[in-house]
Amino acid sequence: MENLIEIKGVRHAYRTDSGPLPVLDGLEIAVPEGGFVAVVGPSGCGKSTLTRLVAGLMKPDHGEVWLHGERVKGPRSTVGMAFQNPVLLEWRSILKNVLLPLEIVPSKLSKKEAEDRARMLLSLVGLEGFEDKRPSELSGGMRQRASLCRALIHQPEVLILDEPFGALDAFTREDLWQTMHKVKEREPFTGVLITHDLRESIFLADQVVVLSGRPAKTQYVLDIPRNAAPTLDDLYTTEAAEQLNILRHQIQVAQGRTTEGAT
Ligand SMILES: Nc1ncnc2c1ncn2[C@@H]1O[C@H](COP(=O)(O)OP(=O)(O)OP(=O)(O)O)[C@@H](O)[C@H]1O
Repeated sequence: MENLIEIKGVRHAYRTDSGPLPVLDGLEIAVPEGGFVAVVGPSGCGKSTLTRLVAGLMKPDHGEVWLHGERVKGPRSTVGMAFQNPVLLEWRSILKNVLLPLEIVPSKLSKKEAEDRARMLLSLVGLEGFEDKRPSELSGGMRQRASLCRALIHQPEVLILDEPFGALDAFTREDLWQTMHKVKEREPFTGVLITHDLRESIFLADQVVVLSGRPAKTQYVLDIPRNAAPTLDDLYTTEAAEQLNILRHQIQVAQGRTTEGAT
């Protein structure tokens, strides 16, 4: 299978008043077309920096980022992004918020097709009937669903999710995990999910990449065999417990709390 995203030997340091701050140091990540990779690692190790590199919002000092066989040199319209804080525009309806990217990035869709697509996506995530509401009329989880639709409206090849469920309560978060599986089935994309939640990583991704502490390198990669239709019960199996134990241990290694089993 072709790798849609390839991050090869990426190193990067931010220039700060107190000198260079090395953030990434030898990052290697490959995501096949249709794959879904979760990136976990200690706080501040460089996970969001990695998403900015994939989206072409910044260039690495060394190394290469490739998307679909092309080297990333600037922002790409084929990348959709959703963040922890959905930042919806209060003066626009939910439908108009979802349609916003199409006003910025040219699209082949007619106005009617775009609106039909936005309505289809909103219905897919359970927001049918809320198209004309304002963001403040929706709960946090509903706003995050709308933000997901906005990220998907232009049929991105790559969907980057930077802790999108981090601010939600546990039940809403689990609901959204299930919604994500539904969305991926109907609207296939290649995904990169940044998360601090190991259960979330094994429930959503087919590969979990553990980054080391800053400056981050790829420390460990765990493949997650996928069920066709995952349910939350899958998180309570022996297999899931084993996967979580491995990841928990690797995070401890990344945090420097143990060296045992480091790769
Ligand atoms: N534009 C910038 N200029 C200088 N330093 C920055 C910049 N952006 C991020 N940093 C620093 O780089 C490091 C990595 O930041 P980044 O946001 O990529 O980490 P993260 O792993 O996503 O963090 P967290 O887990 O806390 O969300 C942090 O120490 C951060 O303070």
